[in-house]
Amino acid sequence: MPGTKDKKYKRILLKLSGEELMGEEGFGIDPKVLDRMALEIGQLVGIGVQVGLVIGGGNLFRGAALHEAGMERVTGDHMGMLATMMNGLAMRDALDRNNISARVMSAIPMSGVVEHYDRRTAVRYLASGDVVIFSAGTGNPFFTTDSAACLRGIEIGAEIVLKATKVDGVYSADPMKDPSATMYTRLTYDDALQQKLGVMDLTAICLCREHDMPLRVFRMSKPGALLSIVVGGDEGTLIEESFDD
Ligand SMILES: Nc1ncnc2c1ncn2[C@@H]1O[C@H](COP(=O)(O)OP(=O)(O)O)[C@@H](O)[C@H]1O
Ligand SMILES: O=c1ccn([C@@H]2O[C@H](COP(=O)(O)OP(=O)(O)O)[C@@H](O)[C@H]2O)c(=O)[nH]1
Repeated sequence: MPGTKDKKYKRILLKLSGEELMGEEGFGIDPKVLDRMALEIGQLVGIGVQVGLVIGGGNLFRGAALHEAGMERVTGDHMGMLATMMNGLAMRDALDRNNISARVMSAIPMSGVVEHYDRRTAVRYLASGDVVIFSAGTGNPFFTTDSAACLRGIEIGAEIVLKATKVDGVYSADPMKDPSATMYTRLTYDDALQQKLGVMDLTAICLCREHDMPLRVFRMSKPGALLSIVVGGDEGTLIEESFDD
């Protein structure tokens, strides 16, 4: 395993796709995926990286899908945010089982179950080596967990936001729909915004552009990809302001 000196980042914000937590199940959480991610996160903690986590809720509920099925949108979004809290609790449990100390904080207070989000407390936990899971998204309807990840990443002073997703990186078009799409290794925020590359919502990319927060998109199911990135590897697609080299 790489030594502490080898790591490129001291503090990261990792966004995990809710849908990927389903693994081979059609709905819910596959414990095998949780365990694998817990072990990969443990490797980062082991080399001294501070890890903030945001987990999506798409394996359980999405406000937009509930709305399409007839539910009032804000109620659907509230259910989506509660779904991210459930995923957060499941991930904390998997981290605990693997002896990795973790906390769940929530943008929506749920006393007795999780702590209410407080930035200064979160930063203290991170500095002491705990993984901090930021649940319930931004706490507001009409946002996504991608935006929540970028927001929390900026707030906690992470050096990069890593989006672990279903595809290898950002492509010229949705690779699930267009097999001729080609993958970019690097993009500027403006490229991603102007070409409306749908891998992330535009609000999330705008927020990163505004605050000069680099973003890397990579495949969540690729074993070792996370550690490789943290020690300077070139997995997936890097989105940043400009290319200096
Ligand atoms: N230009 C693009 N490059 C890469 N993926 C894209 C692009 N446009 C759309 N996508 C889709 O974006 C999705 C991103 O996954 P993810 O954020 O995990 O999904 P969600 O947040 O909807 O669960 C992928 O499933 C991919 O098919
Ligand atoms: O700040 C937020 C974050 C999430 N959500 C809701 O929670 C759902 C689950 O999040 P997301 O779709 O981002 O999860 P992922 O696609 O990453 O699994 C969303 O569809 C929204 O309904 C929300 O209302 N506000």
